[in-house]
Amino acid sequence: MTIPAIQAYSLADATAPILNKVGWSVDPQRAVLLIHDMQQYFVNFYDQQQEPISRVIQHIGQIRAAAEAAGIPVVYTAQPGDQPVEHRALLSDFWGPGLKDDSALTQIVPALRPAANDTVLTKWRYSAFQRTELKKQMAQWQRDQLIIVGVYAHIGCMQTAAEAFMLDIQPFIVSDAVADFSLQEHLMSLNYIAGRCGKVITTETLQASISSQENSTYPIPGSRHTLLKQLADLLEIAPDEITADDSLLDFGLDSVRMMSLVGDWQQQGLNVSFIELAAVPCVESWWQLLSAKLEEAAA
Ligand SMILES: O=C(O)C1=CC=C[C@H](O)[C@H]1O
Ligand SMILES: CC(=O)C(=O)O
Repeated sequence: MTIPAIQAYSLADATAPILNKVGWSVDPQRAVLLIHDMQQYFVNFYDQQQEPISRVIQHIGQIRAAAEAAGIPVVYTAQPGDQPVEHRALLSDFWGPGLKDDSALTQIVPALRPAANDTVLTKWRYSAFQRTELKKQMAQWQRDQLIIVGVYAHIGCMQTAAEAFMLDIQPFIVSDAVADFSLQEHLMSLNYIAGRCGKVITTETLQASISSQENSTYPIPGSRHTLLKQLADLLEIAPDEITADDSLLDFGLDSVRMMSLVGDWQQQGLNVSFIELAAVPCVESWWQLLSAKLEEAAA
């Protein structure tokens, strides 16, 4: 069996109201966006001028932009081509040899090409957690929510959601930003996730929940990783050039840049002063100070 040629189906039908069991909300400071297997090989089984995939790609693009503006890390998964038989194992029995090692097939579709700061994980099994660094990376980022978009809803997206749930990570699947083999399988995956392991949201509700901070250039950082990315952006250098304990003044931080950053955080309600931060201008000290303020605010 290989992947069937997929008949077009209406995305509106696939986003019929789903009864969620949980009232979880996406928190930009806890979430990671997973763009799942949006490789040309898997997308080629659709008529790309028609729904669902045409609108799903548009929605994923909107979600990715909103996530980046809200400081939410973006992670892609992509399967390698020409997988050795011993690595592919039982997948071959269901899906044949898989995709060839041809960049025209292994690439992420051009409309969703990963940015330099995004993370691209090589994927070996249905779940994005299997044999990848996703769990470890989320722990390092101190994030425990996973927003899932991409293909295919009832296979890798649903399996990833179920495994996230079992890893104590809150999965959110975006009903109009995933696509499947059929409307029936699309709906089956959404109902399973809503009833057993996660929350079903839409592109619109997701954008509303993260856009509150989107108007600020620099959202309040919810992790050391986000703080580092904001400072790198502000100083126009790569994040890995900034060491944890060296003075940020050595990397070009000046009072004007500092005021713009602190001002954005203060406008969003973070109780931190320029003086406090200027006293110890290094990433590690700033993160210790900010995380204490965030905990104080959450108490
Ligand atoms: O070829 C494959 O490996 C696959 C085909 C279709 C869906 C599966 O998730 C994927 O593993
Ligand atoms: C597309 C794919 O590999 C999956 O659904 O896991």
